[in-house]
Amino acid sequence: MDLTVSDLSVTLGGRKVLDAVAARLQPGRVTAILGPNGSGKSTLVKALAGLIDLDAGHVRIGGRLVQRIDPRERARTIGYLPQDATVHWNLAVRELVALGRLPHRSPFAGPSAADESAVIAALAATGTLALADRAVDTLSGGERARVQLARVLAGTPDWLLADEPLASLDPAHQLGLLERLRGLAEAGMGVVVVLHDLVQAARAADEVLLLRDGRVIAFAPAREALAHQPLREAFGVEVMVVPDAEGRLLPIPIGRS
Ligand SMILES: Nc1ncnc2c1ncn2[C@@H]1O[C@H](COP(=O)(O)OP(=O)(O)OP(=O)(O)O)[C@@H](O)[C@H]1O
Repeated sequence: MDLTVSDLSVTLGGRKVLDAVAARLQPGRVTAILGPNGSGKSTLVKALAGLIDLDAGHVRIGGRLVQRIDPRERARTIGYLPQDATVHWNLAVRELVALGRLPHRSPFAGPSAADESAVIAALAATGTLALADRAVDTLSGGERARVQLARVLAGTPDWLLADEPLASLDPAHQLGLLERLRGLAEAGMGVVVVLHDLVQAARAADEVLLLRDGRVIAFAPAREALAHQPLREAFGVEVMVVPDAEGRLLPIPIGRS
């Protein structure tokens, strides 16, 4: 089921934050959204998740308008990991992750064996099994971020929309998470991830959508979108492009344009 955006415009606080955005995102791929601060990345992800009102345009998943899909079904289809997801209750990690199964459970029914195993799989996939019995408010920022991702993955969504999931992770966990996102995409999930780091995007993404001032500067395979001209246009930076051992081209910012 493709996730398609057509002619999407969003106004917030009287200002046009997204302007005629169009893209066709495919399952089984990692799509990275990049752009300067305030360029509309989080707003686009919220629009993809059907969480905000649109001025114009459409977001469709498998041809159906996202905002018209029943919320429980939508929650099974789209896993949304917000930026800085805070937890307002002092739950055990296992309980928090189990909340990700709610869209699959019938009202008043306890967790099924499938629910239990999805929770364990999500904890394992995010390297948080050892934290399962800890209280969420005793975790470090990076641990909490991985547990929040586990909550979303426990819901086994068709699409994962993750807004800056690397922000509070150390380099080893960043690389681990990027590998995991690639693994999820290879298993068929559609993965959309907001990133800031150009090198990480070049390593992890199949396609890159570059935003500036709410407009799409480029939506193309990573190698094309993360090239000199689009990056100059989006960020106003010059990059040095360095090939890695696997032949990917890594853009390293070296100065302002
Ligand atoms: N509820 C709101 N009311 C008014 N303006 C808003 C609201 N939410 C976002 N904005 C503005 O919309 C613009 C885009 O915000 P958005 O959070 O989508 O940017 P972003 O690209 O994710 O930024 P960052 O890289 O800093 O996280 C910003 O200028 C922001 O100030």
